[in-house]
Amino acid sequence: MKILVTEKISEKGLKVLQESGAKVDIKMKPPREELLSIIAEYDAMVVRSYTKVDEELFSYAKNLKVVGRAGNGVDNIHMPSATKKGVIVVNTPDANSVSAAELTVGHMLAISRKIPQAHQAMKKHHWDNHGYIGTELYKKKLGIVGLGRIGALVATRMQAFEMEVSAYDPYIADSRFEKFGVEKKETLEELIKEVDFVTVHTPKTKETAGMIGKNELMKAKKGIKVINCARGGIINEEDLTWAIQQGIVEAAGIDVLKDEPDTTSPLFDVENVTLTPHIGAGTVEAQDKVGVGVAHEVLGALRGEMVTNAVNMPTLMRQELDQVQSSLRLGEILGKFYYQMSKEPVDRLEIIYRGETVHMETQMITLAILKGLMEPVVQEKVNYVNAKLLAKSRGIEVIESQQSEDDRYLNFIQLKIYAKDKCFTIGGTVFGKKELRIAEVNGFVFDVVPTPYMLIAKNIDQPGMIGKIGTNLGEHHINIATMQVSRNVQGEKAMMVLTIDSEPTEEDLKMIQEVPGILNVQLVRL
Ligand SMILES: NC(=O)c1ccc[n+]([C@@H]2O[C@H](COP(=O)([O-])OP(=O)(O)OC[C@H]3O[C@@H](n4cnc5c(N)ncnc54)[C@H](O)[C@@H]3O)[C@@H](O)[C@H]2O)c1
Ligand SMILES: O=C(O)[C@H](O)COP(=O)(O)O
Repeated sequence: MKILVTEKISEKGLKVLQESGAKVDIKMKPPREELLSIIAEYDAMVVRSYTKVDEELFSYAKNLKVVGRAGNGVDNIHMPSATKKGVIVVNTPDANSVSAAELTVGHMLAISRKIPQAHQAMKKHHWDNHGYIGTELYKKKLGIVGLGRIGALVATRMQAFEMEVSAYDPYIADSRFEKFGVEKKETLEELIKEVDFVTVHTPKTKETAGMIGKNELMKAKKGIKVINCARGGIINEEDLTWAIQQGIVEAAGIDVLKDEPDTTSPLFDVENVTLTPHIGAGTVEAQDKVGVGVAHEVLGALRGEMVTNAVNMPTLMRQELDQVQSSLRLGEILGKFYYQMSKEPVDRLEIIYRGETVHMETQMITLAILKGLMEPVVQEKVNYVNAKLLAKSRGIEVIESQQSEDDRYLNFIQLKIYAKDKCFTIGGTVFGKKELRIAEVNGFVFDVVPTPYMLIAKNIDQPGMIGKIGTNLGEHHINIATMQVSRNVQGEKAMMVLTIDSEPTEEDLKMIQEVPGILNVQLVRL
């Protein structure tokens, strides 16, 4: 395994990567051309916010399986390309939140008390203890845009200063506002027109880019102070410069700029703006957590484990993962049967979860089923990241339903796969913690332990069929491990499921197919 690290991560994080046995190459911020020319060699890459992992880079990254973002924001990674290529993107969303929140507090204090201006004068050996009149935070109104991880940390910290905190975040439940004792504002305008400080803590998205510009600032309370420690461009830099020059905004504390690295933004030349070069995550604690965290996530993803912070697929908590592991294996196995038994393109897949399974993270089991279904028929590598997209691109409609009980089993997963006017069904269950069973195929009931090679034969229900198949396989030196026969009506069609110890050849299958009374036989590899 080869891992490329293109930005600085902590020694502790590097150590975790190196001790895994992977070959770790560190190339700090390599020139774009060099990066494009070497990326095909790597299975994983670790980046921060500088490296542009865009569509073009993905087109060169033939072996890439994982992109690890040592940090939070993933706006430098082109997620649709990653998902299409089945590349897992992992990050460390919590690891630097406290540091980013503390820097926000730092900027608020700095601009309220003019600390940077006073410091600059002192460095010029100039003493003026009357010139830097600031304002207190005490009893002032603070407006937070985005009450997520960092927004909430900022809220609780500023409540200790006895600020009155309100927030605008249309995507979270009222209970979160109540939990943090924050007043909810229905619109950005409602927030900005009455607060003394506004601080943004949203991701940068199509919706949030430029969300605070001239229009919003014109409605702001005169003398408002503005902080951005989230992402450059959420507040329009030209418009903010204008608002400061107009005296609408009294001061701003800015950690992030739209085009980083940047030394030319108009904000550089405005008196009351305090700037830092994107150092929100720049603490020993954050970097250790981020570095070690991303290293474990990248290695886990490379080993094919379910990771906790995958950005482009649903994630599971550790305890959920243990519980769901066997059902994931079962789901993938059930999915593998269809295209090995039928060539008819699938129109619709119905997944019915019954019994205990409904309490699990079924979204993830559905991905496992789709992975199993698509693997035998697509050229691309299929994984949990791109399985859904691949199914969609083939026009497969996926419908999930849940029933709290099953007549026979404590837990049951059934697939109904519709192709033209036919419907193929298969179902299975997990006994205990990890004993998988195929329990039904096309309405025939079984209790089969899935194994790497299985023969599914349809036959006429008549005497001698089991003997004939057994003799035939024996003559071809294929050992039968288990054999089960199921029928619904005596004398009509029956089904046999055989688990065998070695893979039969096409010729072997043809001979079995020719046994009188055998209607068809199919090999399923799991
Ligand atoms: N300066 C730094 O070094 C640094 C460090 C860490 C994180 N960050 C950045 O801080 C920001 C916040 O990170 P987080 O971990 O708190 O994210 P988060 O996902 O936990 O929270 C973001 C919140 O923004 C809300 N939101 C989304 N769109 C919105 C909109 N249009 N209007 C109002 N609210 C909206 C979401 O509902 C969510 O509650 C991100 O941009 C992240 O990249 C910067
Ligand atoms: O999103 C983040 O984690 C922060 O903005 C930090 O970015 P950085 O890792 O480039 O410092």
